Amino acid sequence: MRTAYSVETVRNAERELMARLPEGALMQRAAAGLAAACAQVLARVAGRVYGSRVVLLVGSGDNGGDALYAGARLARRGAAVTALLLAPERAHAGGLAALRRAGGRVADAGAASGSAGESIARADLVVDGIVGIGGKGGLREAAVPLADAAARSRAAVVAVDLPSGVDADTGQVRGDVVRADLTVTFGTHKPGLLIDPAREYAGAVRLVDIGLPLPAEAAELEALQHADAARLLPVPAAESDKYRRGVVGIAAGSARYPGAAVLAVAGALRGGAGAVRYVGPAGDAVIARFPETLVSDQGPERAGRVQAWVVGPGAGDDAATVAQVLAAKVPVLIDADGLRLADADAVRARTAPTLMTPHAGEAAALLGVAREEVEGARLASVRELAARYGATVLLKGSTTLVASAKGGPVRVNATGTSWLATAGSGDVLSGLAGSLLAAGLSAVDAGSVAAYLHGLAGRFAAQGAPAGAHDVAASIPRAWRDVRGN
Ligand SMILES: NC(=O)C1=CN([C@@H]2O[C@H](COP(=O)(O)OP(=O)(O)OC[C@H]3O[C@@H](n4cnc5c(N)ncnc54)[C@H](O)[C@@H]3O)[C@@H](O)[C@H]2O)[C@@H](O)CC1
Ligand SMILES: Nc1ncnc2c1ncn2[C@@H]1O[C@H](COP(=O)(O)OP(=O)(O)O)[C@@H](O)[C@H]1O
Ligand SMILES: [K+]
Repeated sequence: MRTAYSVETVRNAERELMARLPEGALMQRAAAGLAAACAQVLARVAGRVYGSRVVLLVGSGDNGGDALYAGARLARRGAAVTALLLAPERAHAGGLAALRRAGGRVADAGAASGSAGESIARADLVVDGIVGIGGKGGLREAAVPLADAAARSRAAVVAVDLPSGVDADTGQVRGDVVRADLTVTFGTHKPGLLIDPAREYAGAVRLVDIGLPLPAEAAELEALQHADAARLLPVPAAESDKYRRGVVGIAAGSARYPGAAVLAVAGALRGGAGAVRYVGPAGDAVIARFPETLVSDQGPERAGRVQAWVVGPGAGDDAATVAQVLAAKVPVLIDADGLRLADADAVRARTAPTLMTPHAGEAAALLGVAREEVEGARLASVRELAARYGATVLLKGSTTLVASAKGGPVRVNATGTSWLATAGSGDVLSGLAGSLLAAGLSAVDAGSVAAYLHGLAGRFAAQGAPAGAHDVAASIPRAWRDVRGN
């Protein structure tokens, strides 16, 4: 499991560790990891470290200190290193002395604004040590021209700990921020490195272990890896039969949107349940495409046994079906139109698990805010929805998050691709997650494993070219095999 911790938790762990280590040891660990990563980048962009040109953007805190010590290491290996100081009187004294001893140059970024831009333009590598976890708000005015020059330059940009200016705890971006090709982060990922919009500015992320003592239960975010997903996938045993594997009921589609039913069933058939039952007006379309579906023209109450329901994709205005499903004593996934039609009190009153799967627009409507507000603050939004509805909430989009009403780490999915932004791919996800619920996974596990498989399937289906939602569904078995290593 990959984890991310809040700034407060990182600071506490840092204090605890520093008390046991000699002065400055932690920063040296960070700087050594940073310098090694920079050397690899230089080998790629300039052929070697010796003779390459490196510019350090140095703010007033320890983030700048990391950059200065790493710059000193690169200077000792023969790089021409220039530090541009944003606050010369407050720059890290030890780091500055180390850089000077190693033969690096130091300039006041403000006083040398013209030549600062020139050195950045000529650099092979720009190291962003303006601000790290101590940052508040976007970049301050004096730093903006440096970030702009770095963006225009052909130099590679390596961010120290975080791209300067992004919010470490939330992934929010307010104002100008640095755009990095690589972020070298210390001790743990920070939430902002895994959540859009900030994530986009981090480029590739490399974690340098500095030995921070971080308790697993205090994680802010968790991201499943292949091994985690593999452990959670429901695999039939010798004595399994279709009922023991779970039956998932799909109450979806309408005369106007029969395709949503077909796509939800397509996802459900690949989710590990032993059987898929469909109720609704699109039975003929479903059977024509997937003859293995058990189709019923009775409502959800009379459809026969199911272990979990999916309600809502393409449901139009059929509030009665949504209400019937919510009254069922089995896990329920509510998606799309179902989110609008579901009575909030009925959702809160449920005793079996509930998984809601809104995209940002649907989440905004449920919260009564603008869509942009949700997109700018995904973590707070998904937690707020989970708390309000007493349900597990999976917020879809460029970063998919899954939050439980009980609190605890929020799951973030790292497998997605923007090729998934195609009509109907959310229907496939809901069927897939519902099937995992029916197979016995908890709502958080079902949602996060479904997002994981769906993201991988999207990659396999697209491979750099547009793919339709049915292609995503058809690629789910490949995603399973990839996760299970066969
Ligand atoms: N906490 C840890 O465990 C470790 C921290 N290290 C480094 O230390 C950093 C944190 O250092 P600090 O606490 O000194 O904080 P920072 O260096 O992140 O920033 C603090 C300074 O930046 C200024 N500042 C705040 N917001 C700004 C903005 N928007 N634009 C420009 N300047 C702004 C503040 O006035 C303050 O002086 C980490 O990000 C990391 O790079 C590492 O050396 C190793 C371990
Ligand atoms: N930019 C993106 N990057 C990664 N995944 C995305 C992006 N945009 C959308 N997705 C994913 O694609 C799916 C789209 O679902 P949804 O918005 O409900 O579409 P629809 O209603 O057409 O099915 C979700 O799984 C979502 O997480
Ligand atoms: K930084």
